[in-house]
Amino acid sequence: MFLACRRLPKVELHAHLNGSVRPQTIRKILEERSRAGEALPVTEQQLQDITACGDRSLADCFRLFDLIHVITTTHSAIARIAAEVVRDFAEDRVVYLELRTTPKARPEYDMTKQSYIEAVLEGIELGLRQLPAAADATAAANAANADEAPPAPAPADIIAVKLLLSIDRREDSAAALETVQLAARYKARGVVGVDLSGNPYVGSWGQWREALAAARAAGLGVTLHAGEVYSPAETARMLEFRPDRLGHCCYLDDSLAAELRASVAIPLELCLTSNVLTQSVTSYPEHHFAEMYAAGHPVVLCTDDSGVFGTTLSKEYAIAAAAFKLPLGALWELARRSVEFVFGGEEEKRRLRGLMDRERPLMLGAKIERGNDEA
Ligand SMILES: CNc1ncnc2c1ncn2[C@@H]1O[C@H](COP(=O)(O)O)[C@@H](O)[C@H]1O
Ligand SMILES: [Zn+2]
Repeated sequence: MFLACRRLPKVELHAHLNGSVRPQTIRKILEERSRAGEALPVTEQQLQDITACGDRSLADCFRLFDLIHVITTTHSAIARIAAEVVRDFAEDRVVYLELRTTPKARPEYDMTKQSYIEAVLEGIELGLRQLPAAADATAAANAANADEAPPAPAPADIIAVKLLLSIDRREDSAAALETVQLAARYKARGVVGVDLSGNPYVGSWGQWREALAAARAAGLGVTLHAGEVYSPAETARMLEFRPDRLGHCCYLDDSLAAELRASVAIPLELCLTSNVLTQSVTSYPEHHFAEMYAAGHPVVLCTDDSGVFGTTLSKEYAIAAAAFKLPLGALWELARRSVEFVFGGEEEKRRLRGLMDRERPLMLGAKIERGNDEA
């Protein structure tokens, strides 16, 4: 099933740049800084924690992100990790990636939020240039149709990468508004939305509401990390805001869950490994994916932080297949339905629908004709 999940063309809508960094890249950046005579900003123990990719509480995750942030400090480091993340998702046959990141001002590295965004965009463009062209990928794709061959990566002219700018919950209303204004200014360069993320124990909704409303008014998609911990009052206010998408929603009490289901069906970005490893959810079979999926609520499988949690989108699909007993046809439908929730616009949706539909017979045809879509 894992190989079938890798072959499936997939849509990734919830991936944090600094959470998706390869552990080996963290080590390499540190080695390079050390060779350049810099004092290392983290201890060997901290480095091992960052690169361990295992179970960790949410609080530990946010400590880790702070450590990653003192390593990926320069424009060149940011561009490099963005390029690698694009290549990694393409390698996993993600055909549409919405990457999100928090613009950071670091005067000591001559970095402003704007120059940070420029570095990320440069990295994305570099990553795309490093992918094989469709023609070169065709031979590999033909080989990939043989049963045991590894799937071909999504070539440069098939994968689309868009950017969401995140507001960190530590930011005040002015900082949040600055990020939104930048997002609006960078729409022509592929910024399609704004996200609210960060430590759910920090800050309060009123701080960012105005900035998020400005994002919506500027025609940007808005997605919120909601209910990652139990905070029903805040979650209720987030639902009232009617964002375009919601991340996590692990802790919904009955009335909130009913409200969500009765809502205009706000799509949920669900991150199975992230939620289980951070103990926001006790086990895969108990993940709220099951309930939402059974109720027909729109759900999208996502990785969250593939570097920190050691996952890929293919793994998330394979985990869902095993935990919720989904046959390959259902996985294809899940990926196909995700297209409807991208922030990249109608033209992009049409392109993705066509691409997914063309690949369907390759993925499922023979098996469905035999009346059996179990992989
Ligand atoms: C595990 N669940 C999560 N919950 C909430 N926020 C999260 C997160 N995982 C990541 N982030 C947010 O993304 C930042 C790292 O990427 P960027 O520096 O923006 O690229 C983290 O600092 C946090 O604000
Ligand atoms: Zn997240």
